[in-house]
Amino acid sequence: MSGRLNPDAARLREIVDEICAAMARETERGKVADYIPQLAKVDPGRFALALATAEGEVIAGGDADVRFSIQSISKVFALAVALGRIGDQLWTRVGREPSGDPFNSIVQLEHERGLPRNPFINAGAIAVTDAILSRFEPREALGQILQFVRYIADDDDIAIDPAVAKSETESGWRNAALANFMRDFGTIQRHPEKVIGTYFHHCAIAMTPRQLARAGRFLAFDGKLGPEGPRAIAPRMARQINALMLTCGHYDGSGEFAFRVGLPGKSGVGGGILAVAPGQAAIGCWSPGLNAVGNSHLASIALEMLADRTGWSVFAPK
Ligand SMILES: NC(=O)CC[C@H](N)C(=O)O
Repeated sequence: MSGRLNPDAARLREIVDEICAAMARETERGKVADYIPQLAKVDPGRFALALATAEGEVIAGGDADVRFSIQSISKVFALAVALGRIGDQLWTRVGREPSGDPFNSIVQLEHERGLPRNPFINAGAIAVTDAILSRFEPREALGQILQFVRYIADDDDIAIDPAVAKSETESGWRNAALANFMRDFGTIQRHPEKVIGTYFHHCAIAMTPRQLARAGRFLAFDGKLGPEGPRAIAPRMARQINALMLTCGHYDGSGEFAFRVGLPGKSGVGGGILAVAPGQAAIGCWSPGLNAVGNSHLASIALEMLADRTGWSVFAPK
């Protein structure tokens, strides 16, 4: 499809309704994450799609006002906060290459002497969290991340779900292993327990797909909250984050997502995906059932349909 379809708001409304109706009919919905017990309780029948457009509107369908656990999508917000506070020095602790491995893999870390491949796998996000903790105590660091998310979504009604944070604290042994491993190599400098405690809490941020779409605007509009909106981060930083989302945002499914959808995206095991159509819209999509590599099964299909029907792609001419 051409990149010049330029759908207006009425056409976007039709597209969102069509996708929501198609997803409601799907019987194969993937498998809800159960390694964090609190996430296993979520209804796999949920689906939502929300677009925060250049005109400042949100066009949404399905369960767009139901809160869900953003999990790894918080890695994007933690990275933005870390880059803002620490700048390019952050890259001494974490790389920028796709991993080709599962999100919680430990093998690569040993080969590469404790330096995680990128900020969007667990080890990388734990290293980013430790970097933020070099400037702030855990409570303050979480306050910084939450304040940033509330600002970019322009909504103070976004919070950490304490039950999800507790559930992961009681079951996150593999993340504890990653943190201990990196502490041994010196990639992280604070006590591993403190670092993963902070990491689990930012993963437990709960928000609605509508709020998520609004929170993604700073990536769709070159660091601003809309084409003429207030600035959240420098343009260069927004472009760098988008590049990492395209190459690393879906773990070992990143190549497939770039091939099928053609937009930067970041998934989480809560079933959410934040996708970015530069200059056009930020997209929040949610369905809790996951595919084999831990990305939302239906949200991936829905985003492929959206890209097909809108012509949105970072590879298409504007
Ligand atoms: N892929 C994810 O969303 C993983 C996040 C989750 N908190 C974990 O560390 O396992």
